[in-house]
Amino acid sequence: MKKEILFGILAGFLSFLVYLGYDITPVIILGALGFMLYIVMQKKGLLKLDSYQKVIQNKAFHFEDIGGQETAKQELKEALEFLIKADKVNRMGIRPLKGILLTGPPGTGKTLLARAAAGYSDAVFLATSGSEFIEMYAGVGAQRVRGLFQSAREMAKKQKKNRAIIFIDEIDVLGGKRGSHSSHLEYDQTLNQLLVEMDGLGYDQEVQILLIAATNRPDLLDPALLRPGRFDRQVKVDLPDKEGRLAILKLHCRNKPLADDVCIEEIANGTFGFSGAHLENVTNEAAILALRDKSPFIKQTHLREAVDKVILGEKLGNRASSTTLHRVAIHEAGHALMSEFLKPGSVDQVTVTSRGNALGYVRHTQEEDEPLYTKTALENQIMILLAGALSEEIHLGEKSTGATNDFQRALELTQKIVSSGLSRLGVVSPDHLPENEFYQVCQEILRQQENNVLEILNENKEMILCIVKHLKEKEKISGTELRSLIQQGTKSTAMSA
Ligand SMILES: Nc1ncnc2c1ncn2[C@@H]1O[C@H](COP(=O)(O)OP(=O)(O)OP(=O)(O)O)[C@@H](O)[C@H]1O
Ligand SMILES: [Zn+2]
Repeated sequence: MKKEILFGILAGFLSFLVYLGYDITPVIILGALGFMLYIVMQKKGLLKLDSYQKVIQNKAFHFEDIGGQETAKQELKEALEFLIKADKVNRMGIRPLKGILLTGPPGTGKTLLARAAAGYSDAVFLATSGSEFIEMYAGVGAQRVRGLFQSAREMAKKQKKNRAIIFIDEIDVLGGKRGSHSSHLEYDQTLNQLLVEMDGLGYDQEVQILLIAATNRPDLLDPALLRPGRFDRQVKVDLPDKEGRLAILKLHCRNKPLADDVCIEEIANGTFGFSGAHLENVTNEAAILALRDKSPFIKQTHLREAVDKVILGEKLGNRASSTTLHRVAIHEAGHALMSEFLKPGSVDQVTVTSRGNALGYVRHTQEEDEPLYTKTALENQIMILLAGALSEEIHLGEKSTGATNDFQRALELTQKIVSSGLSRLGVVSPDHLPENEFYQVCQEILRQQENNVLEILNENKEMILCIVKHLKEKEKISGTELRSLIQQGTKSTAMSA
C-alpha cells in the first residue's frame, strides 16, 4: 500500500515538472539505475532480512499427529517441562534450558516434533534452516541470526504469549566446527552470533525462547554449541521400527478412502528402513495409483505398488539390502544366544532395525554398570562381544566390518583383565611390562574366548538359524520370545538325539 502511494506522489511530481517545462531525463535515468540496484540487492538477499523465517502458525500441531517416535516424544515432553514450569525451575536455581538438538536421518519427523513442541508448550513457532544463513556477503548471516531472535520476541508479544520456539533445521550448515569451512570468516561470524544470542537467553527475559535444532550429522557440530547452557539436550530421532511404521501409515491413511482388502500391517512389515517421509510418500502414491485406476478406493495392490515405486524412485539410503539384513540378523543372533547361554534371562530385546550407527542391537536387561567385575564376568562379556562376528563367520564364511565396535570393546575388556592383575601374569604394572608381552597375554585371552565361543556357536547352529528366521520376520524379538525359541530348540534337539 505504502509503495503505491509513494509511486503516485512521485509520478505526480514528475508530471508537474514536465508541465513546468523542465527536462526530466536525468531524473528518469537515475531512478532506473536506483531501481536496478534495489532489484539486485534483493536478489542477493541483502534486503529481505525477514523472508527466510517461515512462520508456521496455521492450526496447532500435536504430538498425537506424529506416528511412532515414542522415546523422542517422551524425552522432548520432559524437556519442555522446563520451559512450561520456568518459574518453579528458576526458583530451584536450575539453569534455563536453552537448546534441544534433534539428531537422526532425514524425513524422520524432526520438524514435526519441533512443531508439536510449540503446540504442547503454547509457544509461537518460527522455523528456518541453517542454509538460509549462509550468504556471500560478510555479516549478513550474523544479522539474520539477530533478526531471527528479534522476530521471535516480537511475534510472541504480538500474540500475547510469553514463549517462543525457534526451529533451525540443518544446523550443521551454520554450526559446523569453526575454521573448517572454505569461507570460514562468514560462517564463524554467524555461529558466534548464534552463541551470543543463546547466552543472552534467560529467565529475566520477557519472552522465554527455546531453540530446537535438527541435524543428521551431530559429529560435525562445533563443540561450543554442545556445551552446557547451549544445546545440552540431545534427542535421538531414529528410523521407525515396525510399530512406528504402522502408526505412521495409519496416520497418513486417516483421510484416505481404503478398500476392505487393505492390510496396513503387511505394508508396515514390508517397509523396513523407510522413514516417515517415505511412508507418507507411499500412501500418497497409492492414492494416485487408485485414481489412475479409476478406483474409488485405495486397494492393497495400490499400496504394494507404491512401496515398490518409492524403493525404486528414492534409492533409500538407509534401507539395508536383504543380504545385509540377513547378515545383521546372524550377527545379533550370535550375541543374543551367547548372552542367554552365559547368563539366562539377560537379554531384553534383539532388533535388526538400524538405530543411529548400529544396524541392529541386543538390549540387555541389566546394563553393564556394575562397580566390580570378576574375571569370569569380564570373560563372559568378551565372549558375548565376539559372538556376533563369529556367528557371521560360521554361517556366512567370513566376518564383516559390522563388528569393529565389538572388537574394540572386547579388546578394552581384555586389557582390563591384564591391568587389574587377573591374567596369568598376576599383579603387574602394564607400564613396566614389555609392550609385546602385554599384547601377547591379551592375545592369549582373546584366542581362548574365541575358541570357547566357536565351540558353543557350532553346537547351536540350528538354534541360531531359527532365531535369524524370527528376527527377519519380526525385526524385533523380546527376551521372553528369544528364551522360548531357545527352549523349543533345546527340546527338539534332545528328542532327535
Ligand atoms: N513420525 C511421523 N509421523 C507422521 N508423519 C511423518 C513422521 N515422520 C515423517 N513424517 C512425514 O514426513 C514429512 C517430513 O517430515 P519432517 O520434515 O518432520 O522430517 P525431518 O526429520 O525434519 O526431515 P529433514 O531432516 O529432511 O528435514 C512430514 O511432513 C510427514 O508427512
Ligand atoms: Zn555386534
